[in-house]
Amino acid sequence: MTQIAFIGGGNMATSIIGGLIREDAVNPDLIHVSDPGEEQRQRLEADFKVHTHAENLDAIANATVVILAVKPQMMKEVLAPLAATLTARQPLLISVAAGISLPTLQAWSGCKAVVRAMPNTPALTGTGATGLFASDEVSLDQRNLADTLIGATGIAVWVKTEAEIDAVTALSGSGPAYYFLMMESMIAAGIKLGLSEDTARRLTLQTALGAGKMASASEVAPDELRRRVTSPGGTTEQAIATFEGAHLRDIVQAAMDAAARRAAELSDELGN
Ligand SMILES: NC(=O)c1ccc[n+]([C@@H]2O[C@H](COP(=O)([O-])OP(=O)(O)OC[C@H]3O[C@@H](n4cnc5c(N)ncnc54)[C@H](O)[C@@H]3O)[C@@H](O)[C@H]2O)c1
Ligand code: PRO
Repeated sequence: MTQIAFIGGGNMATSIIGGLIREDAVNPDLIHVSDPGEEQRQRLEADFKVHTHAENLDAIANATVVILAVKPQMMKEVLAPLAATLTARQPLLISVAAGISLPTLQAWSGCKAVVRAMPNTPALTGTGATGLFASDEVSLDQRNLADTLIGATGIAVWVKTEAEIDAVTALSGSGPAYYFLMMESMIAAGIKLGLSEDTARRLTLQTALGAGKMASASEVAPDELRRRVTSPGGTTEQAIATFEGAHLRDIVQAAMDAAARRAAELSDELGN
């Protein structure tokens, strides 16, 4: 039986735990979460019936998989008191932290088998998208275990180089926030056009859901799906021309470049 420890029980850990339990992928009795926040621990226990601990060492005591879900800036100080135990027990270590490299994680933890995972919060609903990269020391069984665990929260995609994890971070790690910003903007614009807030919100969210589901289910690429909405001389054409005129594609590229750059900066700032 694989016991899983989460170090840090915040937003991302909650999303993964929620996804694992929702999909019946792991018995909650096998999940141990440590977090200094009492409120956080009570919420996790109430929502998911997992074991919680104030002390990180208590969470990892019998774990074969340890998932690091603290802020990158906390990672070094979180791992220091755990390193002796981790070095002795050699669990599979999975870090979801942006920007902390595999060699740094290995040096700070003493673990050889380390997977970097870059998930996203829709994991909570089983619709997560995660990029994965493993150290050479990760065995095939451990790789399959990481794949099965993370795959239960949505899709899991192995990338070929560690550098690609920064690109994944900029794309799908941060990506839900881009769509939420678009939703916020559409709700606000709908209200300005005369809709009630409730109507603008409900129509916006259902449109986002519908577009996402349709694009996922379709054999047809998003550009063609867009064209099918855009009648010549019609309304959508005006909106799309406005987006293109404001160089939306360049804005998206610049935004994702900035996110990827920040991931690399974090690695430089924190990785020693
Ligand atoms: N939120 C996202 O969308 C997202 C997506 C991908 C990756 N990540 C990564 O996940 C990690 C966590 O991000 P988050 O958004 O969940 O942050 P968060 O602040 O919601 O969660 C971090 C948790 O760590 C806890 N914590 C603080 N000190 C601790 C300690 N000494 N020991 C154990 N736990 C401690 C905090 O109480 C908090 O609950 C980050 O490294 C981030 O890069 C986040
Ligand atoms: N949230 C984390 C951040 O903003 C990592 C990807 C999503 O740094």
